[in-house]
Order: sequence, then structure tokens, then C-alpha cells
Amino acid sequence: MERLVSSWCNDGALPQSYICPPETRPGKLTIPRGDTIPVINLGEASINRNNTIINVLGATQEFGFFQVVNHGVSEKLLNDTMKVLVEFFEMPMEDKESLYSEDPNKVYRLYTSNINYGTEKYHFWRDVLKHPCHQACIELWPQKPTRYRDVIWSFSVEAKKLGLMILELLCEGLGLESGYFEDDLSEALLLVANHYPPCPDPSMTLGLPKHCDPNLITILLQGGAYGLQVFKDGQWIGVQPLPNALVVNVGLQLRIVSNGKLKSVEHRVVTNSKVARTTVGLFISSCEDSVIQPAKSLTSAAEPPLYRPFRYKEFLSYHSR
Ligand SMILES: O=C(O)CCC(=O)C(=O)O
Ligand SMILES: [Fe+2]
Repeated sequence: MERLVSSWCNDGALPQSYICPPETRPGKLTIPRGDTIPVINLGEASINRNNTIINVLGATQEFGFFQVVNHGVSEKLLNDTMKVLVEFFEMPMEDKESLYSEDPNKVYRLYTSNINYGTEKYHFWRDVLKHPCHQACIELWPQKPTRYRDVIWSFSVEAKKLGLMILELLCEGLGLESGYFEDDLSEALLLVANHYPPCPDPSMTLGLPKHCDPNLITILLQGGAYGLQVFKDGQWIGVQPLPNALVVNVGLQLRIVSNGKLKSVEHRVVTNSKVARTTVGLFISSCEDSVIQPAKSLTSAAEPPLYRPFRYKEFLSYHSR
């Protein structure tokens, strides 16, 4: 518990164990954070669906990442979600103690750094709250702040709806049958709330190392502070925080089902010395026992499957988050 960055980060210098090897440090170079990943107005889908499909498909094929506005999740719900998570991370340590665990196999937990604090070579400037999002498990969610369960439940329902809407646009764009991603492939929902306190030396450490998300699709609310960077054509590009936007990210599962037609792109999080940054992602995936494989209608003699079938569980054991 005392390992949570938020419990000691005001103590002064960056500890040695948080310094990344030189080749992965963000350094002092500032990354331009212009609108480098596409911003798609989903409100246009009801007027010109084909155009929206072209935009969504183009963005996922070229960047693997895009932001959406007019996405149907209300401004009030986005604000409430961010507020309740900021409040959660600000609560006194004794209110969070029972949730803390360093066991990487626990699916409900408050932890720090990356997947396995005990075995990682160096640490990351992040505290995390993670739990599944199904009606049956709400009673295992944090009880404080008192609005946590209501607000996070609504957020997970709305973010899943949005995820399915985007997946449906991708189905149409790729030529997959309607509803291909519904049910089995998108049944599991994992909430990951990240908290990156202000850092004494952002050039030497990272909030999260370079990675691809293992799931199907991620819907991320990043709040007002900058920190997310996407690796494109050998360079890092910044994801500009935009009011009321959500960031959408193709995971490895979707890359496999699309037989490589959609990209899953590496990304990382840098810290800053001024403000705490709180973000929350809804990770949509299949259940662990589902078989993941390229969709039959996207393969042919000319385009053979690039991946063998495997259970998601098998994949996660290499990639567990
Ligand atoms: O906090 C962010 O901006 C991104 C977090 C992320 O990439 C993740 O949780 O997988
Ligand atoms: Fe990620």
C-alpha cells in the first residue's frame, strides 16, 4: 500500500527505481500535440453513414487510434465519471487499503506501476484501479465514494454501447456480417482507472511503457491533462486532450479477427510535473475461453489467415494486464 506513487510522490526527487533505461526515456524533447490522430464526429453517422464508415475505417487502418466527439455519452456522465475517479484516488489511504494487492492474477485490485511490481526491472509512475464491469460483480466494487458504483456502472454501459457502435461501423466497412462482434467477442468488460501524480522528473520516467492493448477495442476518457502518445511511422505523436472527446484504440484481438486489416498501435504515457492526470479505459474483449481467429469472410486463398486460432486466455497469459 505504501508503494502507491500517490502515497509518497511529494517526498522530492525521482527514486532510482523509477528511472527508465536511456533508450525508453521520454527525454527532454517535447512531442508536438497537434491534432495528430483523427477526430471523428460520430453525430454525422445518422446523416451520412458511409462517410462515417470511411473515416472510422481509415483512422483504424492508418493510426489504430482516433478520438470521437458527439459520440452519445453525455457530458454530465463524462464529468461525473472523472470526478468520482479523482475523488477515489484522493481518498485517504485507509479507505483504499482493502483493495490494494500486488498479486497480478487478481482481477479486482488497486495496485501501482505495471502488471507485476515484484518482478519488474524498474517501476512506472502510475497507480491503478482495475475491475470487471458486470452486474453480478458490482458488490465487489469500491463502496467509496458513495456514487462510485452508480456512476461507473452507467459509464461502462454507455462506453460499451459506443464500442459496439464503432465495431458495427467497422463491420460494414470491412464487409463482415452485421453484429459480428456482439455477444461472445465483446462479452467481457474491464475497467482500468489510471492515476499519474505530478512527477519530479518527467524526462526520466514513464507512466506506462510502450504497449498494445490485448483486447478487442478500448474506449478511453483521458480528462484534461496531456500524457498519451502513439507510435506512428517510427515517431511518437501526442494525443491532444479535447473537451468531451473519447479516445478509441484498436486492440490486438481486433487486429487478429480482421486478419491484420486493422492496426493495433503501440502507445505509452508520459508524466508531467504540474498536475495529476486521471484517465479511465473500458477494455472490451471476449471471455477468456472464447476462440479468437481471423474472421472466415476476411480470408481467402489470396489472403490466408495470418494467425492461428487460440483461446483468449492463452494469449493473455503472454500479455496479462
Ligand atoms: O492513461 C492513458 O492515457 C492510457 C492508458 C493505457 O494505455 C492503458 O491503460 O492501457
Ligand atoms: Fe493502453
